[in-house]
Amino acid sequence: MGLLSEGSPLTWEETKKYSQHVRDHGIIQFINLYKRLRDRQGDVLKWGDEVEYIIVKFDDEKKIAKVSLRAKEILAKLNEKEQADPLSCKSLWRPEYGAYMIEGTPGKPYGGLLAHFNIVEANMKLRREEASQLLADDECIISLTSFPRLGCENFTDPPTYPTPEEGYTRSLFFPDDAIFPGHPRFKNLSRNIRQRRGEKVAINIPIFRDKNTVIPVDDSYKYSKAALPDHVYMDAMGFGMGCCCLQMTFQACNITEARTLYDQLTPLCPIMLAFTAASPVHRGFLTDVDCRWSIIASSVDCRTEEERGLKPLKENKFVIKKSRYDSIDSYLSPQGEKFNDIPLIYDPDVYQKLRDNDIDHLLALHIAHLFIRDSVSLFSEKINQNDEEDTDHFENIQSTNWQTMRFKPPPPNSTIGWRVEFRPCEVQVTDFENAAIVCFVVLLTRVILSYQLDFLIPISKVDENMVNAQKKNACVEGRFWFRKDITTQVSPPKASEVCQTSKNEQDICDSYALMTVNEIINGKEGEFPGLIPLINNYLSGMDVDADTHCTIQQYLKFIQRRASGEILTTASWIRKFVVEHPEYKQDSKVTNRINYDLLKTIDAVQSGKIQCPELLGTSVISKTRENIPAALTKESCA
Ligand SMILES: Nc1ncnc2c1ncn2[C@@H]1O[C@H](COP(=O)(O)OP(=O)(O)OP(=O)(O)O)[C@@H](O)[C@H]1O
Ligand SMILES: N[C@@H](CCC(=O)O)C(=O)O
Ligand SMILES: N[C@@H](CS)C(=O)O
Repeated sequence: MGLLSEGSPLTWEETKKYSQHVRDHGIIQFINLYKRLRDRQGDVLKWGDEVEYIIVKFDDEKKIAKVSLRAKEILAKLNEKEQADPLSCKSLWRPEYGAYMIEGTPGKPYGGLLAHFNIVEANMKLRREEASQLLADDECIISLTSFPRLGCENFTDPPTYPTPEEGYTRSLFFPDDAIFPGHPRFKNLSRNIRQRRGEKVAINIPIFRDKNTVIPVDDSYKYSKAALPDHVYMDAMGFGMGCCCLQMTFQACNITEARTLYDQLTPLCPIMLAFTAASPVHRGFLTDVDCRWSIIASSVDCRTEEERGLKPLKENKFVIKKSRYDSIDSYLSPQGEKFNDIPLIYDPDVYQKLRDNDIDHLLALHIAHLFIRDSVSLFSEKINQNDEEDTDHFENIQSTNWQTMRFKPPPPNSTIGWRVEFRPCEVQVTDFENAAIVCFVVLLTRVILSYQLDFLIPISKVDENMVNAQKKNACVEGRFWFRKDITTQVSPPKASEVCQTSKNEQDICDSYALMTVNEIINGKEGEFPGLIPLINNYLSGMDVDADTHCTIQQYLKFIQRRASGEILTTASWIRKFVVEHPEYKQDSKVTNRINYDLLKTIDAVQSGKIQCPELLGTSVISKTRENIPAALTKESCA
């Protein structure tokens, strides 16, 4: 969930008039906060997860599942505890794009104790229970990346209708009434992105071609010239931002450590995207991709034709390679600099202003790159701000650059330090899986920092990996560029080496190879140590109580099994469910009945009513402890 400023949203025409104003003041605000906070030291590891959910309503007679548009009503109740006693509540709830979505986080961030891994899953369960208590008997919440029949006829409860000729989205399929109504941000973003682009967003995802699949897939191409006949066509922000994910935020001890974490986690983004792949079905069709990523990227692609390189630049300043939702384009730490091998588009005036204020080259490039974008959401009350104290204009641009990683400065007047957010993961069906993934990534950050691991590869290779990560069954079949020797830090090039381009290029080329997710996570005898063996090695030197050890080992075993292909990714499991369903006609169509049975099964799996060893492996023991016993509160994790 991004910046939720209060007030009256401006029209696109008005917002556009202020775009330079927002950038100018956003940069001044960043410079001021940087000056205040660059030397901030001594913050400790804190971290938290964010899980997004869909509210589903079942019609058990007709065997139909729909999204229930009750998020606003349910959130109002979920927020009561926080409003009454913000410091002691165990969960926090926020809106998300869909009128059927809610986002939950732990009440307070976790800290550096290994014993905290024992309460992550319990907190996720508690959140699910809290929300579930507010639902009707025929509703449930599911943590599923994409609702399979989003945008199909009659997919909402109560019924709502698309309005192709008017309104915010003008979609053929996705009604404005399915956008969260409780805050103007979401509708406003939808309209402004469409108006800035000059046309509706266009999302085309290749269909999974089965024996009886008919091409054209449907008659979308008759209504829209953007629709490709052999693709599933979608034309609204809701198809992307209406998807759910699992995100994690980490606080670093200072800005340098935050920059290191930002860089080192970057090559892991495509690996974790492939690993968590969970969304093969869109708009009622089985597609040829396993992930949401390219769908969201297109769903908020506000670039004009000029910016997309389709017309010569006249009105706009830059041709821009990616949507504002996509993978990052540059590393931030000195070690990362020589791996920044794609030409970065950045605003030279912004860059110069940052450099004039003593901000180093890499950070200035990063910010000047984010600031090639216009504001797509502005509130009249927020136009004029106190640049010494406010950071809303900076956050305005920052929070609408939805990238794989986010580098987050401390908020004004808070005790919070420099943070990085890890954003690629698709959300999993069960709390067990989500907790396992969260604990795995948190442990990786500890291992990276303790062992000074180096995962850096050229950013162009990370981009290539992002494309491959989304392909069908990439977790098992995909091969990804990964650094071969991760235990030897490459020092930044010496001045004398800078001109020896070919030597540097050769060194860089020799430093990475193609690997499977299994090899990256579990290791390859004699060639690559593997992330889990490194984590285990790290843990062996720690004082871990038996209970925590058991929890962590269960999570790591699960990660190992999924990486090895022994158990399925969520995406593969959903595919299998669909193609094995008696009503499936090998025509790539996910009917109402298939959708209903799939979501009923997902609900039963997440609640433990049915076992699903294909997805979870065997002997999953739920962690239900909500508090850490006093005996275990000894600081034991770096
Ligand atoms: N000091 C902290 N250090 C690390 N993580 C924190 C800290 N405080 C909160 N978090 C975690 O950060 C996550 C999101 O918090 P925050 O409110 O900053 O999100 P946001 O600004 O909405 O994020 P996004 O960047 O996704 O829009 C939660 O998981 C929360 O537990
Ligand atoms: N739901 C979006 C992220 C929304 C956000 O930026 O908070 C996703 O699946 O990536
Ligand atoms: N939830 C995202 C997408 S609308 C945001 O608010 O930035």
